[in-house]
This record gives sequence, C-alpha cells and structure tokens, in this order.
Amino acid sequence: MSTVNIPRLDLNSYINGNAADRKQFSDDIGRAFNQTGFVTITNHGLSKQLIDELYAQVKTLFSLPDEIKLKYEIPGLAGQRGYTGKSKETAKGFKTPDLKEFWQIGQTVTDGAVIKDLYPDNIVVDELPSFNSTTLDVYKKLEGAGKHLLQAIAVYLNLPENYFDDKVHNGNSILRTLHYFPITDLDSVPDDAVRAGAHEDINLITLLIGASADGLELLTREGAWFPVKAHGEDLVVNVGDMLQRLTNNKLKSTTHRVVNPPRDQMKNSRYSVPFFLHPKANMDLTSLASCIDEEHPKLYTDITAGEYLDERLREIGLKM
Ligand SMILES: O=C(O)CCC(=O)C(=O)O
Ligand SMILES: [Fe+2]
Repeated sequence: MSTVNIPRLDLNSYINGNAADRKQFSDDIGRAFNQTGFVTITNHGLSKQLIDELYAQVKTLFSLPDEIKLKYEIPGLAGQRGYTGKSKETAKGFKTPDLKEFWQIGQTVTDGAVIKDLYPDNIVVDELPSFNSTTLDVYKKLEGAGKHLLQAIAVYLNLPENYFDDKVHNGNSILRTLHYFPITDLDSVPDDAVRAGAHEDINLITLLIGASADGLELLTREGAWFPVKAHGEDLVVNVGDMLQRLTNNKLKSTTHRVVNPPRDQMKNSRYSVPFFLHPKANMDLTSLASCIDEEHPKLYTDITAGEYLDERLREIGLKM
C-alpha cells in the first residue's frame, strides 16, 4: 500500500500564532491540498462535549420510526433540508444507491441580510427539540473554522487573506448528519451496494466530524484506496470540486468513498457528520488567472457556484 501524507494541523496555530506559525500552517495545508486533497485538523473550536452531544442527538434522530422520519422528507427541496430516506442518493456514475439515510441543515441568516429569503427554512424536528439547537451550534462553529481554513488557503494561493470571507458569509453551506443503516438481511441489498460510492464533494471544502470510525477511504494518485483515520475529535478536511475548479486543479478534489464493513458487521450502524462549506450562489468559480499558464492550461468553463450546484444535484439524483 502506498503511503499518503495526510498532515495533522493545529488550527489554533493559524488563528492565534505568530507570523511564522501562520505561514507554516498556510504552506502545510496548501501543499497537502495540492498533493492529496486531505488534512486532519486539531483545535478547531468544537469541544468534545459538543461533539458527543451532537452524536447522541444524531443517533436518537435516526432511531425514530421511519413513518416519523418520512414526514420530514420534503418534496422539491432536493434533500437540501430535512430528511432524505434510505437509498435515495446515488454517487455520480453509479446505478445502485448508497446504503445511507441523512438529514441536512442549511444556513440560518441572523444578521437580517436579504439573502435569507433565498434559502428554504430549516426543518424543525418536533420530537427532538435539542437536535435543532445542537446542530445550529455545530453549524456555526464549523462555519467559523472553515472561514479560517479558507483564509490560510487564500494566503497559499497568493490571494488577499480575506478573499473568501464575503463569499462564504451567509453562504449556502450544508451540515449533513449521516446514518449508514444496519443491514441484517444481506440478500436484501444489491451485491454492488456500498455505504457511499466513490465520489468527489461538490463544495469548496468539507469538514468532517467522526471519521474516527472505519470505512472512509481516499483514492491516491497511483489509483490505490487508502484508509483515512482521524485522531479522537479531529476534523478531516478535504477539497471539493468548487475549490478545485477555482484553482484549475492546483488544489485537488480527491475521490473518496465509504466501504462496507465485513459482512458480520453490516448489522452495526455507522454515523458521520460532514459539513459542506459552500459560498453564496453568486460566487464566480472562473479559474483564477494565477493558476493558468502554459503548463496548466485552463480546464473548466466559467460558471457560478449556484449554477454548478444545480448541475451536480441533478447528477446525483436529488434534483429533477
Ligand atoms: O461518512 C463519511 O465518512 C464520509 C461521507 C462523505 O464523503 C459524504 O457524505 O460526502
Ligand atoms: Fe464526500
């Protein structure tokens, strides 16, 4: 198995460090995003207590009866808010849907900005009031951590440090709480069904809580699958297609998947919580001129984040 460098970086050294610490962090995250597209992050601002509380809520939510969960599957929202039932999402290029159900929470605009009217309201779980407040807290903290990570990435790209700030402020980010449900009758699912088929994330960057459970793997440049493991409460952070597009592939949106456990463990649930950091829909994803030269010709057509998201949601079967 080839070795893959997934550095463990301390976000506090960027936020509160001296100039040398900050430069080091920015170089490290940039290099890793250029090479493997993945890092793990410590001191990200979410306490162990908050993460434990989140997982307790997520487990309770998914243990509600299907009839109750299905009440929160709202047609017309492309799964972007509330519940998406078992086997609804299919990775691009696959025919068999993933073995998962999920619940998505979107932006809560609190500063009175008019963009509030463009976002559907979040769906409130009546049966589980603390789910709503805990996920809002987690959403805002991950949004904050993501903003700092993008500042470090902007510096690596020789952009002004605050390049992404206004683009992600009140952005269309999604917190996805995921349940890879237990399967007791293995004959009841197609042979080629997996927890999450190989895919790339759509957004700018993804911050994932809970990759401490086995299953997540990334595809190396050499074409081998490599397991991604986080220490304790660390976040796994990876590049999505929007950042890859903006940087004309300088930063790599690495293919990843969640494999099934051995057959005798398919009866056990797996939970995870990715935060897909999106900009506002009007962000221009035209590749940066500084990332285009003779050796790196322009690879992508010009598109906005909103247009690109719609195209991708249709490809994965969430939008008609
Ligand atoms: O569950 C995981 O560990 C990863 C999930 C994932 O890659 C996704 O939902 O995009
Ligand atoms: Fe993903």
